[in-house]
Amino acid sequence: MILVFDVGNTNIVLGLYKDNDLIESWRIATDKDKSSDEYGILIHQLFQYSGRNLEDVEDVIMSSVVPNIMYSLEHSIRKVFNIEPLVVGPGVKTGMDIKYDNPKQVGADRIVNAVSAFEKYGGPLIIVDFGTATTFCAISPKGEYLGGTIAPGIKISSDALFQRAAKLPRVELVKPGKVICKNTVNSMQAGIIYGYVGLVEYIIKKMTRELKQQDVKVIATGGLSTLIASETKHIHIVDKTLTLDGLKIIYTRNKEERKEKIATEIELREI
Ligand SMILES: Nc1ncnc2c1ncn2[C@@H]1O[C@H](COP(=O)(O)OP(=O)(O)OP(=O)(O)O)[C@@H](O)[C@H]1O
Ligand SMILES: CC(C)(CO)[C@@H](O)C(=O)NCCC(=O)O
Ligand SMILES: [K+]
Repeated sequence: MILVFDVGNTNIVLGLYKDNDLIESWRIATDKDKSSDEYGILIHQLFQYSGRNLEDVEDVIMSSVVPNIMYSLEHSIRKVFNIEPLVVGPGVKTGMDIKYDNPKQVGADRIVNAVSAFEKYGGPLIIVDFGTATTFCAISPKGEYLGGTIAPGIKISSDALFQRAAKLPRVELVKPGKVICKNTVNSMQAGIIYGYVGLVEYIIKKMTRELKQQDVKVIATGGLSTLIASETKHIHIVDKTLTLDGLKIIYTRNKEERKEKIATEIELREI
């Protein structure tokens, strides 16, 4: 089995793959103050809680957009599994040509999503990830990463509204059904959710025009993707496991080279 980690600014999502099937997934809060032992305990507990064996994990791959958490997290993996995790970054084969001014600057989560979506659905594509930030990525028909857009996430936007205005409360993110609202909570829900639908539709339309392609597929992922996708015809597919599946795909692309490298290291150690 292969264990994958998607380290985001709000959550770390773990997925356990048996061959190509995602058989477990877990979500824990991203906490830069947790030590490697605390992460180790959490991993132990998640496996125990789902009746899984740590010994079944053959290898670990991770991608992260939170650099300062990686020291503890990688160390916890070494301790729990005695495995040096494969971390998506320079030197890892993704099979994707990154057309960014500085390819190292693109968030690893965006690349993982792009690899996954191109493999699963083919190009041309727009990927929308509703996480801490909402990212939009454009992929060409032949699978090049062309770049995209980063907008403040839905939760960040709604938090800012209640933190900055004395009479505005924290609201649940549910649709009020209309925009002529008769109370504060509904008015805020309408502004956040329908306002966000407008943001999403406008970026998708503009990105589709810039792509100059017919039949652009629009794929959404992330916790709040269903909330927005149910309100617009511009999102064609919601794929909640897009990032985890991308990590598994990238792992497979690097598997042989990795096994050779580990074998050489063991040989060298034995000399
Ligand atoms: N149903 C919901 N109601 C309110 N907030 C939610 C809901 N689902 C997710 N969120 C919040 O929305 C934000 C984005 O969540 P999501 O799970 O998509 O991304 P994430 O994995 O936490 O993001 P990242 O990858 O950046 O860490 C988070 O702050 C999350 O707590
Ligand atoms: C935009 C986020 C925060 C989304 O998780 C992440 O992809 C990131 O930190 N990206 C780096 C900047 C960039 O992608 O251009
Ligand atoms: K995410």
